[in-house]
Amino acid sequence: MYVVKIGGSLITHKDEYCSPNLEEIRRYAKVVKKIWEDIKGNLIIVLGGGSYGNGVPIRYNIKNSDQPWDPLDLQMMTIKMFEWISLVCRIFREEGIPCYPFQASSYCTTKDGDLSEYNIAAIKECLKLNILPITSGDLTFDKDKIFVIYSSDNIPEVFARSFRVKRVVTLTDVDGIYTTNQMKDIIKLVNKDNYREILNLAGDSNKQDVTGGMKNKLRALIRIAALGTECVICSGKDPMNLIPAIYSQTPPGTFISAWECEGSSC
Ligand SMILES: Nc1ncnc2c1ncn2[C@@H]1O[C@H](COP(=O)(O)OP(=O)(O)OP(=O)(O)O)[C@@H](O)[C@H]1O
Ligand SMILES: C=C(C)CCOP(=O)(O)O
Repeated sequence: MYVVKIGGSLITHKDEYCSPNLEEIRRYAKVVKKIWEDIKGNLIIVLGGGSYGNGVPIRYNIKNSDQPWDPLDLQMMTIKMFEWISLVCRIFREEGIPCYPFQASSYCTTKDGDLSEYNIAAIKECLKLNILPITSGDLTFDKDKIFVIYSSDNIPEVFARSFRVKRVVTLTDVDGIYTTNQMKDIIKLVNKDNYREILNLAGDSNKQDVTGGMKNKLRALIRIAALGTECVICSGKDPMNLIPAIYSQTPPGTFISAWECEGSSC
């Protein structure tokens, strides 16, 4: 099983409001089509929030439940994310990939912002039919905070906890995790020994973003590595990068090797 998250910085115009990059989405669909016979039934795609996931919470004042919010507007995050995943499903369908949209607030809840309960029975049935589940971050109902805006980067953990996932691939608009602000050298390997140090190098997004850019991405993938699933963060500016990012023993970008937690050390 593979989980691929396509960054919102690649497939939307992230600084705008609900603005999809239709050309890029189609390019991704064509690349998935190339590997479809091999990977069908074993792939889940997670869409980054981009100009949907990061634009809507600001427009409707639903970024934090501790700020004034209007119950009439609570639905807007999910409504817009469903519009987003439905649009991508339509384009994938036009390119001949059978797929199905899954909206995250209906299959998971959080507690103080962390994953709490989830039920992916429907997604498992979809995979058995060789249909590609397409999902994303969302507003989640939260046991402590009423609701949170739950990043798409947090969604692969749901699957790593539910299946034996071989690799989680996160495609974004940079080549990997950079060592400095100059954006020149990337970290090739994150492991159990160096991940704390590397977390200090990862910062916020340089675009409109409510969920914490590279830092949240790396935190999410470290939780997954601690479950025994390896992860890759690499550039998806060329959608063809998806193929080595999934299959190669020496994938592009930053590789996060899997480790198992010992007691409370992770
Ligand atoms: N050390 C770092 N190395 C690389 N990128 C970094 C680092 N620190 C912060 N960043 C920022 O993180 C950004 C990538 O995260 P971002 O969340 O914007 O992308 P995305 O995942 O493609 O979008 P979305 O969250 O909408 O899916 C980079 O463009 C860069 O601005
Ligand atoms: C997707 C939603 C709802 C929030 C933003 O998520 P991200 O940009 O994918 O981190």
